[in-house]
Amino acid sequence: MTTGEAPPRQDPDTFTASDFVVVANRLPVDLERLPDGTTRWKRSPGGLVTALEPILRSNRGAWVGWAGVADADVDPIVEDDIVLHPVPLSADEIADYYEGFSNATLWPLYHDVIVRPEYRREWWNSYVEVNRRFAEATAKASAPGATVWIQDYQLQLVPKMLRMLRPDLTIGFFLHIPFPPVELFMQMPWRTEIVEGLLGADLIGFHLAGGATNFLYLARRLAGHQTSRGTVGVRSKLGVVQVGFRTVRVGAFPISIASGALDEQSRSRSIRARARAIRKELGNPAKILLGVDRLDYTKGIDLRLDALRELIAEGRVDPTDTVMVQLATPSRERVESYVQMRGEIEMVVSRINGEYAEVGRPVVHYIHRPVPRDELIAFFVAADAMLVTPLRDGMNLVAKEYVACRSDLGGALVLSEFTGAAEELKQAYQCNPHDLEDVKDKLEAALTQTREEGRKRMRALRRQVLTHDVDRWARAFLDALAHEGAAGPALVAPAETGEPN
Ligand SMILES: Nc1nc2c(ncn2[C@@H]2O[C@H](COP(=O)(O)OP(=O)(O)O)[C@@H](O)[C@H]2O)c(=O)[nH]1
Ligand SMILES: O=P(O)(O)OC[C@H]1O[C@H](O[C@H]2O[C@H](CO)[C@@H](O)[C@H](O)[C@H]2O)[C@H](O)[C@@H](O)[C@@H]1O
Repeated sequence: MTTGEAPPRQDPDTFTASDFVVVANRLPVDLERLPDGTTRWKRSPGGLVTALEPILRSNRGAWVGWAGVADADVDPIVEDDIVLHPVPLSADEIADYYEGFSNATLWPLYHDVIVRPEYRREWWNSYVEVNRRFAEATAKASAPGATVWIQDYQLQLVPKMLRMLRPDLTIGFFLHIPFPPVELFMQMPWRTEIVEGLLGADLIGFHLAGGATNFLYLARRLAGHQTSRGTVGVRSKLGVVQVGFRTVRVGAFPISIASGALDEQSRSRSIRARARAIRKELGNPAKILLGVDRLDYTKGIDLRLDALRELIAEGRVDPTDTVMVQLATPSRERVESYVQMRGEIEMVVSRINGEYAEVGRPVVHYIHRPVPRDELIAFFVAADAMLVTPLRDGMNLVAKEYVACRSDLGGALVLSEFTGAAEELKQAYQCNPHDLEDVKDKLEAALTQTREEGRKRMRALRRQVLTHDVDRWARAFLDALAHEGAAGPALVAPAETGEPN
């Protein structure tokens, strides 16, 4: 999506309602207010935008979402063939709905309680209110009988609210983060409301079959509906929940990237030249390690730095010949747990450099700002080992992007078992991020692999990523959504609830 100056106001009546509407907390671009009072659009952070933007562009649909700043009173605009419908949020709503309930309650609860979730009633009230506003904006943006695809944990009440406003719509919902184990979900004071909110959709998608199975159990236990019982497959064997006369289907659809386009981009002469220049600028080290993440406590940035520090201390990695680059996009900077984690990470970076760097030759290069897309691709091409070590991650598109960029079959991927991507990328150096010795061993193995071993692994990884791209993800989900009245598996009554798989 192109970014630049905010376009002049347009008459909102010039926008007709759309047949295909994506609804997400954020628009694919954020409005940025500059010190001189002018505004411009810049690309929004995160994998959700990376994945959905190309699909919406090719479908000429509409996108309903927040413009990323408080009180932005912006009329709908057209950007790259997508009609953008901004939903305004006040400063209080950003604090309570976005930073509060979405990112200090749901985010830690759904990511294994790595940080303790806070349950505050005023945050919940704001979440309900903002979800209602999104539902109303979507009802307005959707043509009769349109297909609406609601995204992610910030908007779990929208399916039910939208169905009440517009029963004519076909409604899909996709969760981009993990759906938690039942025992953790049961902490949520508003657990039944959330399950019922999601059940307003015709199809509910998760990255992994485990999340879908957990949800089916909760639909029986909390909402008292009949559901199917057998295991849910990947892009197949959907689960079924009977909600009155409606049948809601539940499935696993692992998201991916536009891998073909990225593969092609990464082969370009300019990217290759930039990758060589990066190596030179880093002092031509024997090995370049790379981390690319939003600065989030789920991503395990601290533990990969700890692993590197210990490997150097034990003489297993040579700090005079090894360089690590950590690109960390700022994220949710007013949420307390993020402030704290940033301090901790920056301390480890300083400690490693304090102990092992020479003047003009840092061991860890740490960039706390987003880098341009082309530059990021050049880093992927240059890196000898990519470190993806989250404690929990819904998917992790960075892992797939690295693989797509390695048509030379070079490089090595160190990948946490606790990412969605680990279910598909079996030939990575998979590690348990809770076991520092394991992370160290896998990092060392990635750095010392033979050329043949590396090529064999990368070839297999590329086969997976190139054949399972984001179009396949979207097609699988949207085909299942369109497939009215499919014969589902046999239903089980709520009274027969057992433990989830
Ligand atoms: N252009 C650019 N993209 C970035 C940067 N850092 C991360 N990204 C992209 O943001 C997305 C992150 O997605 P993912 O790994 O799924 O994690 P998420 O942040 O939790 O959604 C990927 O498409 C990355 O390439 C950056 O500095 N610049
Ligand atoms: O909008 P933010 O609060 O700045 O956060 C950015 C996005 O982060 C999350 O991304 C997730 O989606 C990816 C694509 O499915 C997936 O690979 C990753 O594991 C998830 O963490 C979040 O879910 C999005 O809603 C945010 O926009």
